[in-house]
Amino acid sequence: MIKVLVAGFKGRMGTTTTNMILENPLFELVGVYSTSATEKNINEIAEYKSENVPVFNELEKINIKADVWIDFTIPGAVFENVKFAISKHMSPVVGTTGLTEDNLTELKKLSKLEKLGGLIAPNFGISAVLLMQFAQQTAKYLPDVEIIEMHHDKKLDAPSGTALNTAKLIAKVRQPKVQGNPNERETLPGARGAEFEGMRIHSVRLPGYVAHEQVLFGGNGEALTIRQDSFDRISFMSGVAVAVEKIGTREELLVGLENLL
Ligand SMILES: NC(=O)C1=CN([C@@H]2O[C@H](COP(=O)(O)OP(=O)(O)OC[C@H]3O[C@@H](n4cnc5c(N)ncnc54)[C@H](OP(=O)(O)O)[C@@H]3O)[C@@H](O)[C@H]2O)C=CC1
Ligand SMILES: O=C(O)C1=N[C@H](C(=O)O)C[C@H](O)C1
Repeated sequence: MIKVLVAGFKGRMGTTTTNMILENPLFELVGVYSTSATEKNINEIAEYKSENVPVFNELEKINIKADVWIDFTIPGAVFENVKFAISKHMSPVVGTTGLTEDNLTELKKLSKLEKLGGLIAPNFGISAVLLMQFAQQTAKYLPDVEIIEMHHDKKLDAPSGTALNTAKLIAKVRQPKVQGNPNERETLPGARGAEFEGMRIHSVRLPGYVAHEQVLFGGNGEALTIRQDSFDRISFMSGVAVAVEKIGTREELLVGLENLL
């Protein structure tokens, strides 16, 4: 069985992930972590009263060994968490957004030194992985593109990690270009959205939404819109399960679930 620790276990993704790990016969939940947790064992929480899993609320106090560290915490904590996991030879499987390019470079270096597999996935949903691939392919032929991402109103970061990754993948296959009228002027600041290498990214936050993205391409007299929707956080779980299962066979830190599919 693959031993798993879930960081951020009380959050929206952490709860869904904890339940998935407990239900999957290939996995064993050996620890959970949340800085705000007051319990010592997960069985103090009504829904887990038949389980026996230690709860940690400080990194330095984590004294168990897991094969895999799953991270669904917050942008401000993920870098330190993943460094800690790698230093303890636990393979990171990370969904938390907010890691910078410099963070990724350092984490890749540390993983290489440890000869440890790991995965950072901007999105674990197969529909989002496919959307990013289709968008990259489309941008070769239709380089004028705008991205609209739509999320629940509790989300901390904007734009979403998925939107940023979509823009990065598109930027790899097209020349940077200014879109829209070169003389355009925002009469209300922010009206044209955030800018990444000439692409505009718009972030919508609304209650009732989970995670959604549209990539809009415009050409001469034609347009193509690619859209994906995660209506439920269960949509991310098969991707997380694949990552937990396969990451032990790797010896480097990968970015993007497509590397394991
Ligand atoms: N890659 C993917 O497919 C997906 C990625 N995400 C990303 O995952 C992250 C989590 O999202 P979501 O579950 O909605 O967020 P939540 O705010 O619901 O959960 C975050 C959890 O992390 C806990 N936490 C805060 N600081 C720390 C810390 N230093 N160490 C451990 N735990 C900590 C919080 O506890 P408390 O609030 O008590 O401080 C909270 O329970 C976000 O970055 C989001 O963008 C989300 C969905 C899919
Ligand atoms: O915060 C979320 O909910 C999500 N975060 C990730 C992101 O920022 O792209 C993945 C997914 O969009 C859900």
